[in-house]
Amino acid sequence: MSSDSIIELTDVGKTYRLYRKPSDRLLESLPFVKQKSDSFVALKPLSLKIGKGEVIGLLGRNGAGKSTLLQLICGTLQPSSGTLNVQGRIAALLELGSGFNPEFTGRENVFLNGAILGLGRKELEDRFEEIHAFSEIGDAIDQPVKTYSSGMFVRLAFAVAVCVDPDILVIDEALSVGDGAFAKKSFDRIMRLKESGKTILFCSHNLYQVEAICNRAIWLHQGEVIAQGVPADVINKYESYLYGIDQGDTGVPAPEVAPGNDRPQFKTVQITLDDQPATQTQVPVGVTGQSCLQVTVSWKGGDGYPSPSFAATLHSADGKLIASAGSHIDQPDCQGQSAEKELTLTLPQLPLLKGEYWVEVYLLCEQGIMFYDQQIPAARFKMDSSVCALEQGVFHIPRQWS
Ligand SMILES: Nc1ncnc2c1ncn2[C@@H]1O[C@H](COP(=O)(O)OP(=O)(O)OP(=O)(O)O)[C@@H](O)[C@H]1O
Repeated sequence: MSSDSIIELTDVGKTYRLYRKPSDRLLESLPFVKQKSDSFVALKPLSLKIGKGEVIGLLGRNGAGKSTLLQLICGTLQPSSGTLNVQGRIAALLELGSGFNPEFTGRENVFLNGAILGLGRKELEDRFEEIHAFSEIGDAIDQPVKTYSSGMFVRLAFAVAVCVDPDILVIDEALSVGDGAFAKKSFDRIMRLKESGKTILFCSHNLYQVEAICNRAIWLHQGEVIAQGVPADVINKYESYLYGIDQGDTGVPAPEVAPGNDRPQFKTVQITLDDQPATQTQVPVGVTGQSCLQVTVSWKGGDGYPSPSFAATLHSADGKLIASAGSHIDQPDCQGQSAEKELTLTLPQLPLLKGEYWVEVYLLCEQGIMFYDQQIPAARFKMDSSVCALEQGVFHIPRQWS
């Protein structure tokens, strides 16, 4: 697992066996009996790296494989192929009430769930009041959860998930349940977790929510990633596809990820600010508007492919894309000529105002459409707040007064 990833999937896929009758399952297990099942691919083999602090939104129509992917990451579903590596405490809101025992009271379920998440009794006792208050279910906390309404169920499950200080929070459509006030409170809590650097995976049909919360969106269709990247871009493509369906277009979208195992992949990504290395965990100090940002990438594979293009994007702390540079746009002289499979992008100045920023890097096809590889985020940095301390906004505009 690379040091910047908290979740790493390598060729993870899920195929279900479908039996016409329950007895076929038994029959099939006997030697010399012909296969009695059909297979259904819910998720095609997928490789994905998710960095610490990333907020990922999954998009896709019903049955696209969103829940399957989330369940595989949470470990509630076993993959049929590939390997999966998840680091840290993962709190999940998957199906309604999953992880709750219906016979137990809300209070008992809080302790049961907390223990499953790895919290000790004392830790849970300390957090119980916060969980109870957040859930707003009052005295019902001492009633068996089988008597709860679906709204109460979600509120308690949500309260446990966000109050146990998870490293990774996985939410499957939970925000759409519950009344307006609770949904708003949940949203605020998720934003707080996001600000504190937690990794969040979020699946929703509400595209506005995905754009507001996430800094990467992944569009799944029939178990395959069609597009991923900056939420606004992916949502745009997804909406065009939905619009096409409304207009009678039944075509299946073509995945943007190039097929084949030998597609170009990053070999090294080196980012420096004034020659100080910057990574997701190593944050350079004393970065000012005069600082020089340099990104050098090298890649491997891709023999037989046209020389790939390389792009870097700059994001503010709230995930907004504020600037980008791509070799497919700038067409530098060195593009396509390097036998070394290496490119360096230099930003000689960073006219940014105080705050935290991050850099994402992408390896794309020569037209900048298909994604081959990416690192999100590849580096973080903080602008020195003593410079332009009173100026508001994201970047410094050169100006003249008279
Ligand atoms: N246990 C199962 N056995 C067989 N097929 C299954 C099983 N669970 C899910 N599937 C199928 O896998 C596909 C992906 O399902 P999944 O629940 O991941 O989709 P989704 O994108 O989350 O959809 P939704 O938005 O409706 O929740 C669907 O076609 C579904 O019918």
